[in-house]
Amino acid sequence: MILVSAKQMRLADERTINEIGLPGIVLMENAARGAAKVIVEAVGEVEGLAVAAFCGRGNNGGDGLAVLRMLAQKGAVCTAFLLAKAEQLGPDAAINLRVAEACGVEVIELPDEDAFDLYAGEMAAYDIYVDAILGTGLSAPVEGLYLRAIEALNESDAPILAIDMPSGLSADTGRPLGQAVRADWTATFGAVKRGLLLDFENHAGELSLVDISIPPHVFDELDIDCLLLEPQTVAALLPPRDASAHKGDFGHLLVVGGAPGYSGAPCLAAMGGLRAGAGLVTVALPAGLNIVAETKLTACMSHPLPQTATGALDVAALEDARQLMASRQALALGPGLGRAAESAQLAIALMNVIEAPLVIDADALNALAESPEPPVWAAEQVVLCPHPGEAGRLLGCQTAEIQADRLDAARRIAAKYNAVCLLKGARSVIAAPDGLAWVNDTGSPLLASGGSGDVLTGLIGGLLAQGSSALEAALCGAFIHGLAAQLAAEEFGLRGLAAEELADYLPTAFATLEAGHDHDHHDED
Ligand SMILES: NC(=O)C1=CN([C@@H]2O[C@H](COP(=O)(O)OP(=O)(O)OC[C@H]3O[C@@H](n4cnc5c(N)ncnc54)[C@H](O)[C@@H]3O)[C@@H](O)[C@H]2O)[C@H](O)CC1
Ligand SMILES: [K+]
Repeated sequence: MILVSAKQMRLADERTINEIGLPGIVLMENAARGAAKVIVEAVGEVEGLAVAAFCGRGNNGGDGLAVLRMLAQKGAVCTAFLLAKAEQLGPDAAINLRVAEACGVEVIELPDEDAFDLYAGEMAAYDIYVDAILGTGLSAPVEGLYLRAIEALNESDAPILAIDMPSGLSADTGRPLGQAVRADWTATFGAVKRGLLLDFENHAGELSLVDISIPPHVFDELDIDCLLLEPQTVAALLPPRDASAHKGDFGHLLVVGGAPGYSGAPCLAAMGGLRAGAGLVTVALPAGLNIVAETKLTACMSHPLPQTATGALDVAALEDARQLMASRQALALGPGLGRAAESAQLAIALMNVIEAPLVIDADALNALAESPEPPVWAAEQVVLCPHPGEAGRLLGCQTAEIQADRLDAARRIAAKYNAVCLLKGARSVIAAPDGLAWVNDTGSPLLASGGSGDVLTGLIGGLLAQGSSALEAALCGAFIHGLAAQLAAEEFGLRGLAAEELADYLPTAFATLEAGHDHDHHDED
């Protein structure tokens, strides 16, 4: 499914109206009908319910007026708080103002904060609110009257339907500009705005896409560069599992990492690789920790590497690691690597000599960020898996800047390092060096625990070992990792899952996805 920017949506609206000739008022009527349906389906009977809309002065407000009129026709008692003077409204909204009033909607003009304050006391008395203040026209942090209305909505206990966008939420970044409405439902029109998926704080609530009769070819003509990662896409990218295969067919992953106190991370990555279906996995870590890996792991092999006096990986391990890679198909570099200078040197040296696909994570990413010259990699060879803090170091900016526009951050990292970037966090973003990006909406708060990132790194490494490209491995890894957490949450609830248990859910996640896809496949027959 495509995810559009505000600009792309406006372009689609304009082309539909001006080139195809479908009047804006028709689009607005379709939008309102779809939005009203969301409320009726959510609450059932609206007869007698008190419904209030906060309406801005643009077309978003026009939508809200039309929604109220439709609910009034179903017996709801509707009040529109118009945050403007009637004469300020554009033509389509003005039509819906007149029609709403003619159909029994009470319209109260609140053009400024003083007028708003006069009604503030009465605004808590409604059963349902419609947020029609701002949509894709949002262009600056909300303040003044609009901010007061957004605050009033967020202070109310009644459910809120957001029209097109939760007001105050950027359609492009999914971040609030000042403050944003926290809605129970959002009815978005024509196409899903990317901000609705990038919004890792989920202001939108339950999201519905409403068809407003924009012809599909209008969207085809947009330069779409952002997609929602969907099951059928991932299922089609999974490495094949031929029944007659033997372990050598599924590749051999090498994990290089570990440092005193961080022996778990490379072992978790190894389990992730194994659970991803790699035929063989070897963990190479400081010699002093080898016995730990031997003890923790059964099906994975381990290999002791030269270490420094403090027990961290030494740059002298380069030759061993290169020899190990001669008979392995992918490298997972960085889990538990630690911050020793020698280990960072080793990581950079490996990045410069390895020709096999590799996934880079954790302190190997920090080493990369500090390296003066980014290594030169083949296209489609490398996956970087930064969390927002590591992403900030890779771009030389604060974490807050990363989180302010996660799509842009992932794209900038992918372009700077000529690698696929999987920016972790709720609603992870996968960006390719050419700028094409996906938003992944599988996952669970369970993932916010130490080690789940190591499992993801191993999962991606395991897919690379089976022949997936960097982009395929990042897309499948992100989706399956989140799906595994969702499956675990069905048993665990939302806290307390240990990362090693997450790895155990990976095969079920693969099976669930493949079963779902096979089902779809039969549907297609
Ligand atoms: N024909 C169409 O384009 C359709 C649009 N639909 C709905 O219309 C909105 C987009 O409407 P638009 O008038 O362009 O903008 P908004 O209503 O979102 O915003 C109104 C107005 O507010 C000003 N503004 C921007 N930021 C701020 C701010 N921080 N504080 C105060 N005022 C602000 C700005 O000038 C805007 O123009 C779209 O979301 C849909 O809901 C129809 O649904 C379909 C057809
Ligand atoms: K809105």
